[in-house]
Amino acid sequence: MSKWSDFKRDAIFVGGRWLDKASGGTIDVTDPATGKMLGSVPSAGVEETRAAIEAAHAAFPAWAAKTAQERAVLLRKLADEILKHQDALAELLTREQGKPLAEARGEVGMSAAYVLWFAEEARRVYGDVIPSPWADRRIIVTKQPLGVVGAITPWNFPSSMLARKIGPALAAGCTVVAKPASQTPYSALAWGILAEKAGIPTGVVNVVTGDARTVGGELTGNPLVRKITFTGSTPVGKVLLKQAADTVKKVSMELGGNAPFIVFDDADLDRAVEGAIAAKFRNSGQTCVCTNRFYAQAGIYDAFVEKLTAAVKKLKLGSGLETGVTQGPLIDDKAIAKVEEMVADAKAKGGAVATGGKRSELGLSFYEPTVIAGATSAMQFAREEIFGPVAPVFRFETEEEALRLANDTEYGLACYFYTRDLGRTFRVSEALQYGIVGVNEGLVTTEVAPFGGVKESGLGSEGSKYGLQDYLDVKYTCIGGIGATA
Ligand SMILES: NC(=O)C1=CN([C@@H]2O[C@H](COP(=O)(O)OP(=O)(O)OC[C@H]3O[C@@H](n4cnc5c(N)ncnc54)[C@H](OP(=O)(O)O)[C@@H]3O)[C@@H](O)[C@H]2O)C=CC1
Ligand SMILES: O=C(O)CCCC(=O)O
Repeated sequence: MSKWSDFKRDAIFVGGRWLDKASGGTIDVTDPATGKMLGSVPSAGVEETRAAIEAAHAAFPAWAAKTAQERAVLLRKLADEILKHQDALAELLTREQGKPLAEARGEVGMSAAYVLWFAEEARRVYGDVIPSPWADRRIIVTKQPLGVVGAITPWNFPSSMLARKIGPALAAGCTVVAKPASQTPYSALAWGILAEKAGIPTGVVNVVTGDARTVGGELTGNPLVRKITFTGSTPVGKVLLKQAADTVKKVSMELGGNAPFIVFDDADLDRAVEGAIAAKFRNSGQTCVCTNRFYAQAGIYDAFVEKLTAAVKKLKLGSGLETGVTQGPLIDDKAIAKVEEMVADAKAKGGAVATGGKRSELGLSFYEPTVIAGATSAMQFAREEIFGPVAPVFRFETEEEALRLANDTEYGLACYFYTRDLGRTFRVSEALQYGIVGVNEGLVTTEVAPFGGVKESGLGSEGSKYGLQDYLDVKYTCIGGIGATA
């Protein structure tokens, strides 16, 4: 059986070679649950990033020329390797990211699920034959891989966010240069090892760790890269969009959220609380689809706060490696400082802490799971992404008011609402300006459904049949001269 340390590689993966030194020095990686150093990885400069892009460019023609079936066979092998080493990969992920082992195992399982899904979708890249307006000409539409893809990923899902990019890219026939977040490079570098084990040809997958601006600058500026796919914060997404514009690259942006979770008077409250725990406290609140604002209708407001508080008190904070722990540490000092600032702001503006509301006695970046009653629109978390284990509960009176408040944000990724009224289910879900809607459900991510936001939450969809289209160029071919010969 493999061990987590088998997948901890202190080297970048460029053109099938592991480089343990790079021009930018090194990046230290810390286990957020212990504060101890886990290791250090090379920090790639322009030179190594360019080498990775060139390797991906060189590998592209042969990879693109494989049949979809041939690529699918290799992708299935990749998914098998991920599952074969699921426990080792999960432990590595928990050690660098902090999430409970069960969640890390689930994430690695999702990575395999994405790869397998796209292995299957690779064989369904259909084109069109369009009825021609000309008697002697035929119109054919085909789809082709767009080339080298630059994939920049965050620390909150260090494995599955890469799977959502590497999976469709490889299935479509593209090659990849990935740049993971500096806090969690190992789960990404492990993709290099997995690609080797699966027999993916050299240069098809490359992974470089390094300074974000340097590596990101080269990925977005280099004309050989034809697409940038990014998951992370909206401000960084905007920078990448601007940089990618100079060479007119395709872009997919999966950015921040400010998810509302509306509980109507007619909701099944126990079910709503169960969904609230999943939608708010998974990964200690550090997902882009995590609830940011709970809206409870006046008739059930007190009961909802009471039941939610009771459920939150049952959550167990600690090292993700400990059995029974449901809440790990936040990723770093910056993250906990942001949460502290938001809670202080809410308290100063009259918010009542129902539970939590402070750093844990465990120290480091452990923050107590928190519920804040009496939340108002004047508070910071009404507008900004919390990305931490804090559940502010706002009160509302009418459906119209709930919709107005829920849509009053520049974000539009995920939203949730709980009701037993069928008419309201359709009315409200159609009126919510979001890319993902959970009705009576707090956990909605799956490889078979499109994941993506509207407004400033992003561009494009990941997962599902739509997730593959973003890696393909559409080509129209007009075939003339096929009328009757003289
Ligand atoms: N939508 C989502 O899933 C996520 C949202 N966020 C939100 O963003 C906040 C800040 O988190 P943070 O980690 O700073 O998120 P960032 O958006 O800064 O980081 C995400 C990725 O982008 C890279 N990056 C950062 N700046 C640049 C740049 N100029 N050019 C190219 N790549 C860049 C990072 O690299 P490096 O790590 O080396 O800096 C990382 O790989 C969170 O509190 C949360 O609100 C964060 C992560 C995921
Ligand atoms: O936070 C994200 O960027 C993705 C969330 C993935 C998930 O819901 O599993």
